[in-house]
Amino acid sequence: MKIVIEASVPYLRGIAEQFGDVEYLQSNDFDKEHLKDADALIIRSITKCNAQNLEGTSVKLITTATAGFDHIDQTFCKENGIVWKNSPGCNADAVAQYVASALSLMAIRLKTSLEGLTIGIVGVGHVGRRVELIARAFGMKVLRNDPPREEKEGSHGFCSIDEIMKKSDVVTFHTPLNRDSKFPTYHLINDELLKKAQKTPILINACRGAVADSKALIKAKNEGIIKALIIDCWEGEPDINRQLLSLADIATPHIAGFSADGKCNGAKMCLENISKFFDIPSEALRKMQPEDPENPLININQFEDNRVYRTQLESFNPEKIDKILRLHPENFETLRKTYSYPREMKAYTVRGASEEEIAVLNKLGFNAMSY
Ligand SMILES: NC(=O)c1ccc[n+]([C@@H]2O[C@H](COP(=O)([O-])OP(=O)(O)OC[C@H]3O[C@@H](n4cnc5c(N)ncnc54)[C@H](O)[C@@H]3O)[C@@H](O)[C@H]2O)c1
Ligand SMILES: O=C(O)[C@H](O)[C@H](O)COP(=O)(O)O
Repeated sequence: MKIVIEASVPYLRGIAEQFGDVEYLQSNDFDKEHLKDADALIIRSITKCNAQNLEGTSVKLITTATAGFDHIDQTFCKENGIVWKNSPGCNADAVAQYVASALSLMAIRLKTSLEGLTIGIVGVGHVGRRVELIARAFGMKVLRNDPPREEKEGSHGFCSIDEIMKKSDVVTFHTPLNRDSKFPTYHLINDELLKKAQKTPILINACRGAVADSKALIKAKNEGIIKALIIDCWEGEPDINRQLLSLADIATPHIAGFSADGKCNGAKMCLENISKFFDIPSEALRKMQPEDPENPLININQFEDNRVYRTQLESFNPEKIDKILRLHPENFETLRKTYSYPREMKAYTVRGASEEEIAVLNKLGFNAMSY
């Protein structure tokens, strides 16, 4: 059994070899020649899988270490009996951490509190649900828009995207990218939608670049319809729009899901899929664990003000990678490949917190205590 693995998917070396013969390839090398005798592929979002590289190969299973799956040609796979699997929820907590840190940073910069602000969440799946939890931890009011869920579950707890635009101080998008579903998301964020914003919101795109029309974002920011732009996902990655980059208040190279925990989960889910599909024992997976953080203790008393926000930023602060991306946007993909994955909040113990702070920090996922 031959498994071809995208070389930059971490946590697999030494483990995947217990499941079959393994070849590691760069995404660009996933071509017909290299895949002709492969049985299973472990891929990333930058590894396109379609007729161009799959036709005539022996690939039976494609498993991607990502939540998104818009890089897989689902029609081709269906027509050719190739099974594909994504890794639902693998990095949902990582994206929630990204949103929590980005909002903490904006709260400090804008000298405001998040408490009492309204956040509109568009797409309330694995990620959106986690974002809701962190927003509620900060004392924010939550509006939720998810037409596919509303259709199945009824309208209770959901609202229209227009209501979100009208009432929200923060609007954050967590939908898949698709063009031909019943509720398509390609350019969901467009001129028409942005014009409906009434509270000059902060807008976050950490789902897929093409969910937003870059030109519309640029226009809305220039016209002051949007207060701040937090952009992790860009149209046309890795060749991103430089004007949008300069207008973004927080700009990151598609790393919102890149926690060590999320990467490890994604890799594990891929091997679990291979294990189930080819009926291979999976004990080896127990060894896959993210590394402990360098310093797992955070003393909140080191901070004079904004103690909860600054604690959140200790777990992950987007400012560092933001600065590097602005200096070298041409290195977009290299920055992603060489990124050092932070641990999520659950890997940190916070000491010296007040009762009120403990309540918020524990809801954010930290292990907080007073001593
Ligand atoms: N930036 C990153 O690193 C990163 C990390 C993880 C996921 N993502 C992206 O975020 C997306 C969502 O991830 P997830 O794990 O929550 O997926 P998910 O499938 O669990 O949830 C997506 C939700 O969006 C809803 N939805 C679909 N179309 C919609 C529409 N037109 N309007 C509103 N809601 C709609 C779905 O009903 C679903 O509830 C992924 O598909 C991926 O593209 C990005
Ligand atoms: O869809 C996802 O899970 C995310 O966008 C993910 O973080 C992409 O990561 P990559 O495949 O580029 O490593």
